[in-house]
Amino acid sequence: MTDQQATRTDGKVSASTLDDEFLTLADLTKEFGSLAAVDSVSLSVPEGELHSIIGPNGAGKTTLFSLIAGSLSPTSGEIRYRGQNITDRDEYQRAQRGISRVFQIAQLFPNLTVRENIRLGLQARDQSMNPFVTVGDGTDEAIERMLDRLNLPPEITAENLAHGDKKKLEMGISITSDPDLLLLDEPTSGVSAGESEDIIDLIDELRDDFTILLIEHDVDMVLKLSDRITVLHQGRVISQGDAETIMADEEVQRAYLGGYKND
Ligand SMILES: Nc1ncnc2c1ncn2[C@@H]1O[C@H](COP(=O)(O)OP(=O)(O)OP(=O)(O)O)[C@@H](O)[C@H]1O
Repeated sequence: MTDQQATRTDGKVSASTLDDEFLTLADLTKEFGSLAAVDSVSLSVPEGELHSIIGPNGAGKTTLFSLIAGSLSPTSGEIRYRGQNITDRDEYQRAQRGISRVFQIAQLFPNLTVRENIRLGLQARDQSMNPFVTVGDGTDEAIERMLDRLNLPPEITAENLAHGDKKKLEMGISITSDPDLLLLDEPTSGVSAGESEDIIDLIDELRDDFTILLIEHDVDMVLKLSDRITVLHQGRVISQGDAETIMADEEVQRAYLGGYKND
């Protein structure tokens, strides 16, 4: 089934028509008391897509990521990943299946160097695949490859990195586990314009190797990078499509973009 078949003329996706793609959310709902933070969200992401989730504060973006990563359980609905229903799988099992989440706030070992942080990420990966494994000969090579890729100073402690570089390191560590799906939660929040360019370049490079779901408030970045975009408002999908479709959608302009034009 194609995206055209799944997307109705109003831009929304009908859950009943969704076939299994790489990642499929079907009528996913998360209620906190009387508030539906995520409200009947259906979404289908093919392998290799860079798909952004945008919307105003409180729209439900982070809650949606928590449902996909498994740190929250949905009130109703289903999550399918690589053809399997993973709705009841816990966060650890989902990580083992290749879902990796990168948080807004970098979670690093502050007193360890960039190189040591990467080494620990690789060790954690090797040991989760096989608890009896000792760190293999390939590790030094893998560390050097990652340092090259991230273009970060290897001997600086994480706490002394610029904010944007901390985010790059966090992204680097999250891909040491060799995931298939990367969930990037506001990778440019709080970073300077220059650092932001660096992070955009890194994401642009990562998209060749991973399927990426991106939460981001920087609309220019979203329009530049995304294959497709889902717009959430009060927990519901109000539009879905490529950058052009989203920009032309009057409801999106009203609810989120506020007359923003992409010049
Ligand atoms: N654990 C929780 N308990 C109760 N309400 C929650 C909880 N987590 C989120 N909410 C509420 O759910 C709604 C969606 O929040 P969420 O953080 O997912 O939005 P968001 O789109 O990520 O917002 P932002 O852009 O500000 O990060 C908000 O009204 C929020 O207050």
